[in-house]
Amino acid sequence: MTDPKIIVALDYPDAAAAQQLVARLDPALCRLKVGKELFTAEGPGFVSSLVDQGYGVFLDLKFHDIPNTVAKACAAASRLGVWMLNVHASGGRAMMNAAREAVEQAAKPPMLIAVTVLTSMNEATLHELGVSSPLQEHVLRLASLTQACGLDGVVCSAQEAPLLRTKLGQDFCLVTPGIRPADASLDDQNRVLTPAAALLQGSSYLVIGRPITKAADPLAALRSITEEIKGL
Ligand SMILES: O=c1ccn([C@@H]2O[C@H](COP(=O)(O)O)[C@@H](O)[C@H]2O)c(=O)[nH]1
Repeated sequence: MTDPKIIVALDYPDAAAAQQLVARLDPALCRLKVGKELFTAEGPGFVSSLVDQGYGVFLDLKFHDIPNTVAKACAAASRLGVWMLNVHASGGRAMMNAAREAVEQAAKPPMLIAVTVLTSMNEATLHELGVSSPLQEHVLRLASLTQACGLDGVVCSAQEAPLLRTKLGQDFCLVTPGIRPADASLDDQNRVLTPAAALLQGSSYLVIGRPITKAADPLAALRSITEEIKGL
């Protein structure tokens, strides 16, 4: 069984637009991520249809609420047969424990990870929120708490991967958005690395959206990234 490292972010307004790309992809080549835009437009039915088409699906809804609400949301998400789902680490210990317990009770438990600091943020945006520690220190604090709660890994930038690998070990899953091929636009991302650099720094999986979905030929863009990371 293959373990594709690329997770394509299906940030589309509706199922028809997403399915146009999905129909040309291959579950052996990539996994798929459904986030807030597509899920809000299409709901769980489209997620199930991607699972039925053989794809590993990362349901990226970043749950962040009181423990009971998050646990119930995680239980419902687990019933969709997704490969991975996530919460915000800043929801805290009780919330993450409740999420993990809910997922563990699923017939086929998905991987459960927690968002540390969004890749669109930098030191300045964190300080504006009252976080005075350096960004990497804050990411490590949230990732350590996530690991202590028994989750499988975190969402972070690949720039933090070396630190997290050293402190949290090789088995902790590091899912990294903010991936940009060398010539690509940064868009709203702040902490970025190229696909090859991200894997070399210790990323487990690369989340890639616009560099593929907005490319003139999305399949060619995915193939070129796949080529760049071959053997890494
Ligand atoms: O910290 C985070 C957490 C999630 N994301 C999501 O990943 C993709 C990235 O898309 P690009 O088009 O490659 O920038 C998007 O769906 C985000 O919601 C993230 O970017 N950063």
